[in-house]
Amino acid sequence: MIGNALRAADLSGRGRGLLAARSIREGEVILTESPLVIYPASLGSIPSFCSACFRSLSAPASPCPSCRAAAFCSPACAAASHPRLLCAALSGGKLASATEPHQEPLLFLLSAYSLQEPSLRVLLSLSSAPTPPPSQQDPASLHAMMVALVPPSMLPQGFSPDLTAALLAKDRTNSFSIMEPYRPEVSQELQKARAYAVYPQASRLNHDCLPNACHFDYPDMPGPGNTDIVVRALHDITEGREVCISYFAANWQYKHRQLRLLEDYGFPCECERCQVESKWTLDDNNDGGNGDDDDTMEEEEEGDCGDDGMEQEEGDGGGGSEDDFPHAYFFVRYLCDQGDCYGMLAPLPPLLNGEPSHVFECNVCGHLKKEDDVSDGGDSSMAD
Ligand SMILES: C[S@@+](CC[C@H](N)C(=O)[O-])C[C@H]1O[C@@H](n2cnc3c(N)ncnc32)[C@H](O)[C@@H]1O
Repeated sequence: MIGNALRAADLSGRGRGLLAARSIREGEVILTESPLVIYPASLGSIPSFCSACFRSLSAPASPCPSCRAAAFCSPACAAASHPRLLCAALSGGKLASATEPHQEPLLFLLSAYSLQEPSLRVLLSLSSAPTPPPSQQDPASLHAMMVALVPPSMLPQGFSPDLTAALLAKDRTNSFSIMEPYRPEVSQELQKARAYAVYPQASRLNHDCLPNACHFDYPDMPGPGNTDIVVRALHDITEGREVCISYFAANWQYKHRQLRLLEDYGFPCECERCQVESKWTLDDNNDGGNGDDDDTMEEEEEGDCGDDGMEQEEGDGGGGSEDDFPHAYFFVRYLCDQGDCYGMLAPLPPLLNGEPSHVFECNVCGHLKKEDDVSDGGDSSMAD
C-alpha cells in the first residue's frame, strides 16, 4: 500500500502499476514523494540554484568550499551539501571538459554513485525499458569518463561498467523533469528543466494517453518538500482502476506518442485513445491536415516535442465528429489553452467539506482556471 490511495500490482503486459486502493475524488492528492536522487539538468545551470535544495538563487549565495562551482542558499543547505562525487568532479572544472551531450548523464551518474547502498538498491529495483541507449549515453564511454573524473579512492564499492549501464537505464525509464518556471514567450519544446529526479513510488505509474492523474512540482515553494512530486487525480477514480499519468504533453499526435513510447520506454501504446487514433488516415494523423508531415522530434526532456508533433486543438485531425474524436471532452477540460503551454489542468484538492474545488491548476504554467471556464460546467463525465 502506498499512502492510503494507491496499491502496487503486477499488470499483464505492463509490469508493475499503481491501482486506486479506494475511490479517489477529483483533485485529490494521491501521492507526495521526495526524490531518491535529484541532479542538475545541465552543468551551466548549477550556479543559478542552490545545490542542496534546488531553489533559485536570488540573494548572494555561499559557494561550496570544496568545489567552488556549486552554491548554497543558507547555512542549513551548506551543511547538507551536495553529492560528494559530483563535488569532486566539479572541482577544478574537470566536468566542464566533458562534451555537452555527456554532461547530463554524467551529472546523473555522479549523483547516483554518491547514494548510500540502500538507496542505490532501491534505484536498481526499478524497471528499465529494454531499449538501446541513445548514442550520447553509451555506457562504456560514460564509465570511462567517470573513472577520469573521480579520484579512485572515492569510487564506491561495486563501481563497474555493468552497474553504470544499469543505472543509466534506470534513469532513462524513471526520471521526471523538474522544470524551470514557465516562460510564455518560449515554445513548449524549449522550456528548460532545472533538474531531473527519480521518485521510486511515482515511477511505478504507467502511461496512458488519456491519463486520470498528473504530477506537479513546485521547486521554488518556501518550506520543506519543494522538490517533492505531487500527483493529483484529474477526475474521480473508482477503486481498483489503474492510476496513470502521461509521460509527455497530452497534445502530441499519435505517431509521435507511439515513437517516443517505443524508443524510450519499449512499448507500443494500446490505450483507448491510441486505438481510436490508429484508425485515422495518415492525413488525419498529420498536424491537423496542413500538409506538413515532418516526422522529426526534438531531442527532448520530458514533455518536449517538436511543434510538428502537436495536435493544434481538440479534435484536430480527427475529422470532427463525436465518433471520430470521442475524446474531445478530455482536451477541452484538461488541456491548458494558455498560449503554447498545453500542460494538464487538474482540479485543486476538494474543499474541507468534501465538495470539488471547481478550480483547475495547470501543471506547466501554473494558470488557475474556474470550472465554468474549463468546460460546460457539468459533472465530470470522465470518471472511471
Ligand atoms: C516508469 S516505468 C512504469 C512502471 C513499470 N511498469 C514497473 O514495472 O515498474 C515505465 C515502464 O512501464 C511500462 N509501461 C508503462 N506504461 C505502459 C503501458 N501503457 N503499456 C505497457 N507498458 C507500459 C514500460 O515497460 C515502461 O518502460
